[in-house]
Amino acid sequence: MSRIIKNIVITPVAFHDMPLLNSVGVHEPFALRSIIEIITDSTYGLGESYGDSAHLARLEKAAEGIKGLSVYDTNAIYQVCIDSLIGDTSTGGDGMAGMVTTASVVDKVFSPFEVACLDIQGKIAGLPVSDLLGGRVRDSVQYSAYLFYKWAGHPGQPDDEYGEALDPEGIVKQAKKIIDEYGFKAIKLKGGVYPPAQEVEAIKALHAAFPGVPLRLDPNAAWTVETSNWVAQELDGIVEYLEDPAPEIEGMAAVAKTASMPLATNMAVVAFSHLPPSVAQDAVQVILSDHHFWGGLRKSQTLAAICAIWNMRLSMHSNSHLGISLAAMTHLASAAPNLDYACDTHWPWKLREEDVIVDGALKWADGGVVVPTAPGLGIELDRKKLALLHQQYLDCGMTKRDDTTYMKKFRPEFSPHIPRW
Ligand SMILES: O=C([O-])C(=O)C[C@H](O)[C@@H](O)C(=O)[O-]
Ligand SMILES: [Mg+2]
Repeated sequence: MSRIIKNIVITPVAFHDMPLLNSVGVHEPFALRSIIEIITDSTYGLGESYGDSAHLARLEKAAEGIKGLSVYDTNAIYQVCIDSLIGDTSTGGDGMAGMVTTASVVDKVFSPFEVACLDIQGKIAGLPVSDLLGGRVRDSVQYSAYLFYKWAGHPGQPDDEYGEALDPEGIVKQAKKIIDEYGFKAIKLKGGVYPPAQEVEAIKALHAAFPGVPLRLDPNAAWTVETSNWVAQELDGIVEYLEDPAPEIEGMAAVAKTASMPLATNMAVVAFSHLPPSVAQDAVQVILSDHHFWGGLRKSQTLAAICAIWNMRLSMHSNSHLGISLAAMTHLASAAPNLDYACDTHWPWKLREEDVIVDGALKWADGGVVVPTAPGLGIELDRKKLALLHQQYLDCGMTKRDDTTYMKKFRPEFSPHIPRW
């Protein structure tokens, strides 16, 4: 099979999303993604990334330089990504509505190309990507029930299948529905939406309803150090970790001094350059890896090794995503021995039928995804579905994720400033 990259096709897509609340606003009716196909003479490989227009333009520019390289030469591909960004003055395109702005742009651009190259490398070798990453240490990767406060439906539209969840009862009901369907064995609540006492009450209600199930609360840095300390005291012995209670490495370090539980982050430490200052201050004890902004699967393994050296634990962050990302996340987590927390996924929040891959390759069982064993990522592109979601992208008119502007349409007084409490 040929190893030379003949062509790269980048297709922006949109899929339906539910009105999930967070510290910067509310999810819009559609989530955007980019689907990356690397094509050789004999096969193709898949990657998935953010769909904001600024990011798409960067991917397109890098793709021009990557054509003609070998799928094994990911060092050269990384250099192309660096070079393609020289003089790039565009802003935004982080895909996370302003929540994570300090990740490495090069790593974000490189990531989907690396995943697609690994997909092809696996197909050439006749091996699953997990084997290229050192072999799977688990046959199934556990994910957590990722709960959100949410409106019943998007304003002006009928209620969605999950309905409203604006108080502890609503959150417990949501947890029951998600767990009934997927069998998740850990629960994360997205906070930073209501005053902390209300969110503490919701966690306590989950603790009562699901005794012994590991819990996490993530307010996306919406609290001051003082407020975080109060929450940490209230949730002592109840949460397995507290995620991004306060902003920045310094805020996390100050909370970590007194909090009894580990602190986790996907906001304060999101690039390799953030690790030394964080380690020096013991600011975070759990890094939420995310191959989309840590530079792909192999660099995420480097992150895993650094965590092991410095006695930090590893979990995994997610954003609204489709099946290519889920496959990549699953291969990575299966081959990272110290990634032993249940990973985050937004999977339950998308419509089952909306995806770009052929059905059946990714199997959910008992709160986890069975690691595919077919060559490469073990998934195939469904071109009909891809065309449908691309048309949806064109029709919806969205060009970037902007939870804040959408929220202000309905709550003009809303302000996303942090820390808020
Ligand atoms: O753990 C996190 O911070 C996230 O999952 C970030 C996401 O953007 C989440 O807040 C969301 O989807 O609203
Ligand atoms: Mg988080």
